[in-house]
Amino acid sequence: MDKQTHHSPAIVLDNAAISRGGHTIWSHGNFSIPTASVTAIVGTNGAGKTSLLKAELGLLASSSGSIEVLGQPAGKAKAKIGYVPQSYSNQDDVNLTVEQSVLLGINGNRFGIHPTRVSERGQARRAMSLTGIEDRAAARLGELSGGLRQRAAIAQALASDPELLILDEPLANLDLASQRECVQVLSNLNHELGMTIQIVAHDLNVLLPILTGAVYILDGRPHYANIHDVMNSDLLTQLYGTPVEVVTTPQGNMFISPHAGGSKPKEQNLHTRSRNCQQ
Ligand SMILES: Nc1ncnc2c1ncn2[C@@H]1O[C@H](COP(=O)(O)OP(=O)(O)OP(=O)(O)O)[C@@H](O)[C@H]1O
Repeated sequence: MDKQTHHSPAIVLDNAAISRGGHTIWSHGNFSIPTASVTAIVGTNGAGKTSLLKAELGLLASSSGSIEVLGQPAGKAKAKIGYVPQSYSNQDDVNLTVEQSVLLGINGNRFGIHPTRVSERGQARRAMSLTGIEDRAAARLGELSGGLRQRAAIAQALASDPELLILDEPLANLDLASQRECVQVLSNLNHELGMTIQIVAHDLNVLLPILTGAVYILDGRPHYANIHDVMNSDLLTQLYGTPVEVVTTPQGNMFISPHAGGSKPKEQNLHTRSRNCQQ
C-alpha cells in the first residue's frame, strides 16, 4: 500500500482560512502535522474545530490559502481517511449488527443490494479485532453500551484501512473506564500501525498519555504545537477562558486542573509565544 513515509507531514496548512455563512471562522492557518502523530484539536465552542476536520475531508473548501492532506489537496485523499463523526447515535442503525455496521464503512457507498465479498468480511473482522469488539460481531448496536458503540463506530471508520483517523469528540458522554478503553484502542493503532490520529476534545486529561501535539484555535487562528508546549498554564487559561493549572505528579504525569485560587485569567499576548511554537 502507498503509505506516507514518516518524513512527509500528514497535514499542511498554508495560510488557510475557513468561512461559513459569509463569516470568517478562522484564518492564517500555517502549520504542518507530522505523520504518525496523535493530535488533539482544542478550542472553545464554535471556534471552528469541526470546520477544520470538514476542511481536511474536503467537505468544506478553504476560503483562502490551501490545506494538504496525505500529500494531496484536501478532498483528494478522502479514501485514505477514516472519520468518526460527533455523537455517533444514529437511531436508524440500532437494529444493525456490529458486523453489518462495520461493513458499511467498506461498501456503504455502493448503491443497491449486493452480496458481501469474502475479502470485505475479512476487512471488517480485522477492524473489529483492532477495536477489541470481534466477539460482539453479531450483537445489535442498540444492545451495546456507549463505550462499545463508540468502538464499533471506530471499527467502521477503520474498515477501509485508512492512514489518517479523524475523530470528533469521541470521548464525550463516555464513563471514565470506556474513555480509557477507547484511548487504549487509539494508542494501539498509533503504535502498532503508525496511524496518524486527530481528535477533537474538550478534556485533554484522559488523552494526554497518547498525545504528541495539539492544534489549538485561539483568537480566530489555528496553531499547532507539540504537546509539551501546549501544557502551559497561561496558554490553557487563555484557551479555555477560565483559570487552569498544569500539574505534574512526582511520577512525571501531567494533567490539567482547575486553578486552585480561581483568579482571573492573566491577560497577555500569547500570539507572540504561539508563533514560536509553530512547526
Ligand atoms: N452550516 C453552517 N453555516 C454557517 N455557519 C456555521 C455552519 N456550521 C457551523 N457554523 C458556524 O461556524 C462556527 C464554527 O463551527 P464548528 O462546528 O466548526 O465549531 P466547533 O469548534 O467544532 O464547535 P463545538 O465545540 O461547539 O462543536 C460556529 O460559529 C458555527 O455557528
